[in-house]
Amino acid sequence: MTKEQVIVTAAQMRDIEGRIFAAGMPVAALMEKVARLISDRLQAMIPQGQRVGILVGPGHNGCDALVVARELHFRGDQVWIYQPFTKLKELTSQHFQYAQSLGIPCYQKLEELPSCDFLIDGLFGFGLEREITEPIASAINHFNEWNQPIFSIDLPSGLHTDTGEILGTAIRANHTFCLGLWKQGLLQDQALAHIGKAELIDFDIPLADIHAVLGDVIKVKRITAKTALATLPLPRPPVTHKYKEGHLLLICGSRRYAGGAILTGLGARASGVGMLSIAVPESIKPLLVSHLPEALIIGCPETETGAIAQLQLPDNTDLSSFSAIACGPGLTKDAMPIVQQVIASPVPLILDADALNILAQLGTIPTLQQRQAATVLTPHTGEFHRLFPDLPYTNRVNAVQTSAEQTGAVILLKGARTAISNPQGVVWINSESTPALARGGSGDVLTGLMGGLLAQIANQQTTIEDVVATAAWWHSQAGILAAAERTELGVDAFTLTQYLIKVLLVWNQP
Ligand SMILES: NC(=O)C1=CN([C@@H]2O[C@H](COP(=O)(O)OP(=O)(O)OC[C@H]3O[C@@H](n4cnc5c(N)ncnc54)[C@H](O)[C@@H]3O)[C@@H](O)[C@H]2O)[C@H](O)CC1
Ligand SMILES: [K+]
Repeated sequence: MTKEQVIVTAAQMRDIEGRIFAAGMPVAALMEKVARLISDRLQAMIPQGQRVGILVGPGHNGCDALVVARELHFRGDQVWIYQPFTKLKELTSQHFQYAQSLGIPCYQKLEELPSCDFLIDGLFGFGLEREITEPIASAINHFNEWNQPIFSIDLPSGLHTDTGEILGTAIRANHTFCLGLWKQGLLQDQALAHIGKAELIDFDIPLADIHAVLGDVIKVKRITAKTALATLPLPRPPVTHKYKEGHLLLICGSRRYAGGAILTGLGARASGVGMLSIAVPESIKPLLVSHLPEALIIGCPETETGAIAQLQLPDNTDLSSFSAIACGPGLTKDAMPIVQQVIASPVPLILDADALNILAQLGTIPTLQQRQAATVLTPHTGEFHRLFPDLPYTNRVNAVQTSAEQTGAVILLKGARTAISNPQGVVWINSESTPALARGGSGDVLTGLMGGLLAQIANQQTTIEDVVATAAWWHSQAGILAAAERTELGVDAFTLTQYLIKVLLVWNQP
């Protein structure tokens, strides 16, 4: 476990901090250390001699900002301070007094503020406990309208540390220096528009203190390149054969949605899976053969509407002969019997798209209770609400945890920051992605990719949730790479499939 992986709530951060202080670290010394690290980063990013406005709050977030103000002042920047509060915490008050003694201009009223080139936001950190009210709310809105870049200390002031909710109003930062450990709120979709580029400032929190507060099993963690790459089935053993590298059955497509089946197949192809079988309605079989010549395309009898009516597997094959099944993209809701059939099979199973809508109709929790093997559900927000209509959703991390605990499935809740939970409530968050992936067909690619990985890894020690997290990371990295080369508008789902292997080449370089 690395500190980059850990995600904490405000209460957990406070407990960790409390242990450090109880062990003898003076509060003021830690403050100096943290703020010096922030100053060093700022000095690397802001040219010397700039006009810098520092927004100072009543607590230790404000204290961090005051130390930064002092450091920037001494290196020759033109610093001013906005501090509109009447009551400050003691250490904050001392630093404020010292800043004044240095002749740094300090203002209480918005109207008096001079212009500046950069703003540093130290109004509130993880101590924000209620909605921001006037006059601070108006001040924040005002700063958001300035065109100067804003650097937020710990988190943009106004964001709830755990849920990422906006408490009244919140700073819209261009850059956020998250202190010590990643705060959960910074990895929630609703906060993203306020965070800008986020960076962790490591100030040497001892691992022992992290474990003492969070336990041996870290319950909420970030997916990192290192953990994702470690789960890939690379390198292959020197002696192997195609069936040893997994046999994936995809069940997807309809006359109406043939493209979804192709994209799912291309996602699976990129996974390197040993054998790929794709069950589709008979009428689209030739199309699939032409796009995926290496796959075994199984043409199935179809309904009048062009959905798969019945799975017709080749002789001597039944569902249990596959290493994994992925079912759903492009199926339409007319394929209910097929979904029931795969749910009854003893094979690791991914359900996506229409299979999720069908599962919701069947009744999510009682239906999944029949499952003997592992199940993965990959809903987006709309599908999640249909599957779990009674679950509160303000905190996506809690929502995904509860859904996994209730169903015994691994749940991947799609979003700008996709969250994955296993049935024990351990959550992985994919912390890097791109809005370029918000496009039809992108989810189909993920399902195929994940299915192919699951099939290859099904018999190994790796857990299902590690495979799901790895697929999510790989998929979004392909989006990031494609967007870097082709812009965020250039990442259609087919193009995305072409970038999957490139991700491995980029990350495997020495
Ligand atoms: N994590 C660490 O180990 C370190 C954290 N540091 C910094 O300290 C802040 C947290 O400091 P704290 O004093 O606990 O809280 P805040 O600065 O966020 O502010 C709390 C302050 O504000 C009052 N308050 C709360 N809500 C409101 C509101 N809506 N309106 C007005 N006032 C409000 C509250 O009563 C308190 O007085 C952390 O984020 C880091 O930036 C240090 O760097 C040391 C290491
Ligand atoms: K802040």
